[in-house]
Amino acid sequence: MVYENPDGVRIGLEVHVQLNKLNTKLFCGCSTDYHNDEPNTHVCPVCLGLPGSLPVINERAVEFAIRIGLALNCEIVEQTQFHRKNYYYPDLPKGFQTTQYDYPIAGKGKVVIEGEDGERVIRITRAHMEEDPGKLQHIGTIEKSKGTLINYNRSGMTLIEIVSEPDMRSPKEARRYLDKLRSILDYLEVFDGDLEGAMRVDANVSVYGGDRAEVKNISSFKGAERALLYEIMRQKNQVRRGEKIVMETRHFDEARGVTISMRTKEEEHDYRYFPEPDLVPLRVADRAPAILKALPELPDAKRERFLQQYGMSGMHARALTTEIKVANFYEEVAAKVDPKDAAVWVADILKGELNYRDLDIDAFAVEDTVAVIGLVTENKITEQSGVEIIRTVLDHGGKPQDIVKERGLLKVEDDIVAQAVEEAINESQEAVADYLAGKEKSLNFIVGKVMQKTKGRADAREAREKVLAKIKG
Ligand SMILES: Nc1ncnc2c1ncn2[C@@H]1O[C@H](COP(=O)(O)OP(=O)(O)OP(=O)(O)O)[C@@H](O)[C@H]1O
Ligand SMILES: [Mg+2]
Ligand SMILES: [Mg+2]
Repeated sequence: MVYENPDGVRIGLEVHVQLNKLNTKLFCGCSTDYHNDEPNTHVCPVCLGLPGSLPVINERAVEFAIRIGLALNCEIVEQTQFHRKNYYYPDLPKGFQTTQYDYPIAGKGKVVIEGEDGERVIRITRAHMEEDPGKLQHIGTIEKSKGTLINYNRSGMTLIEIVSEPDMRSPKEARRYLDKLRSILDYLEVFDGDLEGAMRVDANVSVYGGDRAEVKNISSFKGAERALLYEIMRQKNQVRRGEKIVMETRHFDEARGVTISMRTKEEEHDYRYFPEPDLVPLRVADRAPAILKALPELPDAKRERFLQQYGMSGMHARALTTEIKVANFYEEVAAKVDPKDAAVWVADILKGELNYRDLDIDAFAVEDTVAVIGLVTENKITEQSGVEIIRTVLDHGGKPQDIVKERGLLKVEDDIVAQAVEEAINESQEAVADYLAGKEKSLNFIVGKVMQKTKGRADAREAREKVLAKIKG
């Protein structure tokens, strides 16, 4: 099935990733650990942009940027250079943002997503480094604010802006792309995506080959998807009314779920870009090979390996490799029990219970997972009891073994023997026929099977009686 894209939707995303795992900001020594602190307590003359202060590049930030570029299959530029992007806005008291322009650290690359009709390549235009501005806090809503507060703790944090080509054809594909980026970035350990403002999206969208509108600064993936849905509908209605779509910058009102025009789109020449005279160009391509060698196994590669190594389904492989934490958890479990059982229990059951409670994988222990799977596969408890144990641990704590005792979940011995008898008879139709035809010895074969299945826990005479009763039944 080919996706037709009837409205000619094109979506290109600019994703700002804040490298909050670095210890210090991009051009100064201020700590990045400001998220729980008072406003304007992590600042210095450099990140406040006071006259006379001079930036010094954070070497680790450059390394992280190269790591991200390589993970997105980008070419790393020979020599990178910072530029000044000039504009006036109170979140940036210097009057310009130190960013990159024609020599971004990472050039063309690609990311593969699960598109509307199968795998789809989304081209990356570039990934560049820049400083985060301060954060404005509007009192009330942005259009009707009585006043605005500014917090410069964020100012000067390292951002990587990842720009895609307009290769996505629906809000769903945009969402998949964002999820994929998040997954890759988590694998790289360059940021903590759960911290506020760790990933912010500017969503560009056009229909029927018209001009694009850009919805700026969306703080959640869900928000991006909703903003795009709204924006596509708005643009289609506008075209239907015979109006032209103008290139403009819009704001997404999360509460109302609508986009609002802010200004017509500024153009490149408005910014008066020029090379940052306070920072020398950096040779970076030389550093790429060593960083490439040290890259971790990334989601696509891990998914492929899970498929091969553990013989699981494609769906399980995807579910188990999206989050690096889940992948590691799975492999620890799979080392101790049958990997196929582990895939079913972790991907289908445990993840379902965790999602339902909005918890992540840290909320459950590897050893408890191993214990539950063991109890079920050794036929000591039913699958339903296994699920019940997981739910109990998540909701009230405790250990699987104790819960089994407290709730009397162990299958009664009788049930186990009865089940073994049933199975043994089903698997030995020939022996049953022989016995009924008068070959008494065939009974031993069936009873032997029962003993084998119950690992000797059944009483042989009792087993014999049960088999007989069933056959003659
Ligand atoms: N016709 C189009 N429809 C949808 N998206 C488009 C279209 N043309 C370009 N885009 C997307 O718009 C984005 C442009 O981002 P880029 O950072 O290059 O420039 P910008 O938005 O002008 O600059 P700024 O960083 O100041 O916002 C890219 O993601 C690109 O794919
Ligand atoms: Mg941009
Ligand atoms: Mg933009």
